[in-house]
Amino acid sequence: MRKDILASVRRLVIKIGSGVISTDQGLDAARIAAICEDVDTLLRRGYEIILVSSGAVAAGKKELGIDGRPPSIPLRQAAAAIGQSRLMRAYKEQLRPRGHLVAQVLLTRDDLNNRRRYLNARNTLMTLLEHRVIPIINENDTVVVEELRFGDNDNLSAMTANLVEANLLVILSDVDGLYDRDPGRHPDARLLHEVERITPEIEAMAGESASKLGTGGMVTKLKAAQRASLCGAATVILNGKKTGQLLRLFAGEPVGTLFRPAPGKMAARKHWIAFTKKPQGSLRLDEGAARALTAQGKSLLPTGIIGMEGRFERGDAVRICDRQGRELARGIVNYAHDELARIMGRKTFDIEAVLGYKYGDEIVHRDDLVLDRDRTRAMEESDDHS
Ligand SMILES: Nc1ncnc2c1ncn2[C@@H]1O[C@H](COP(=O)(O)OP(=O)(O)O)[C@@H](O)[C@H]1O
Ligand SMILES: N[C@@H](CCC(=O)OP(=O)(O)O)C(=O)O
Repeated sequence: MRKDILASVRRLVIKIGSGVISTDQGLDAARIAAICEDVDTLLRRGYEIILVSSGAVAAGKKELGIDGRPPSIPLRQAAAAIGQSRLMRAYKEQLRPRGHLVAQVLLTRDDLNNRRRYLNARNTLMTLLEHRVIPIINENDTVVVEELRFGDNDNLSAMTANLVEANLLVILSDVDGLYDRDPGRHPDARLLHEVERITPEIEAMAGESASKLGTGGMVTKLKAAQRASLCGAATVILNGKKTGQLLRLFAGEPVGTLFRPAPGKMAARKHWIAFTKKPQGSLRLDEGAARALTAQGKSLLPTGIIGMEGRFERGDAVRICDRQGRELARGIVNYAHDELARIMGRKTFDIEAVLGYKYGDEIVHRDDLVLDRDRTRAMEESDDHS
């Protein structure tokens, strides 16, 4: 199975954690060199590679006299501003002599929230790949406001895998993979080689980060693997501190933990609605409308809407809930909150009479709707970032 999955990979996203490529003293040039050597080998074999690299904060914080994690957001942003150019230079110094160009791509959650900017980012990445340039992505830490952060690069790497429709997400961390318990605290913890599905039992194994540099620990890596799996990509967590792991993976050796892709791949646009776009409000439905959506695959019409919250605009994402407030789906609304306030509960033929115009009969078209059962339980719990 592992061999079959790897044999079908053409395009992969490699996420590199801060703990892998930095020490307390800043960037670890030797480690970056070792990873770039493997990346070079894979590129020569014809793979397309997108890097998502952390390490800007770790690379810049020493200049500000910071030991451990930056104590405030402005200091973290300042450290990232100093460190990001160093991070890029470190990759360039390794990859340029091997004949590869690199390109810096800094993203915020807001960039991917907006469908036009999302598609624009996608076009840029695709153009870079066509020209055999290696995109190196990081969160734009310097400008991003707290509410609009991806939060961690594990999450960003999963969104990138969806953005470029990669077949594989490799997460390089400072551990050999997912253990049945946090190996930092339990020396007898056992490594899992393959995970078919991320069940609550698997989630219970993941702990937070123990390091001064990492964000999220295994918890965010499992969420990333879950998200990647829904867009048809496998995920492998590998130890990036050990030399040659990427090549050993592609040689079919049982390194790291492999998470299989989900059988029913979600279309990239639906994945974006479900996980990338941030909901701006919520709608509450009566039982008939809830059934029409969840059991009959219908679009949402104004008649079954009994309540709403939030100041959403036409084109924003909303949570769609039942009478009790349980989330049933997410979708893109065709009407703004003030328009919907006037037409909810009414028949579709009333829309034009009330508003004087109409954009369509549907408040949310079924093509713009993702049912919650298609997201997983784990996803529902990961809404800290969505
Ligand atoms: N079940 C587990 N298996 C492996 N690592 C775990 C587990 N639970 C918690 N961890 C911690 O997660 C850390 C990796 O995450 P993190 O420090 O955020 O790294 P990165 O910088 O690569 O994102 C490990 O070093 C380990 O301390
Ligand atoms: N954008 C930040 C990295 C944030 C992050 O997710 O770090 P990590 O858990 O090490 O992948 C930086 O470049 O320092």
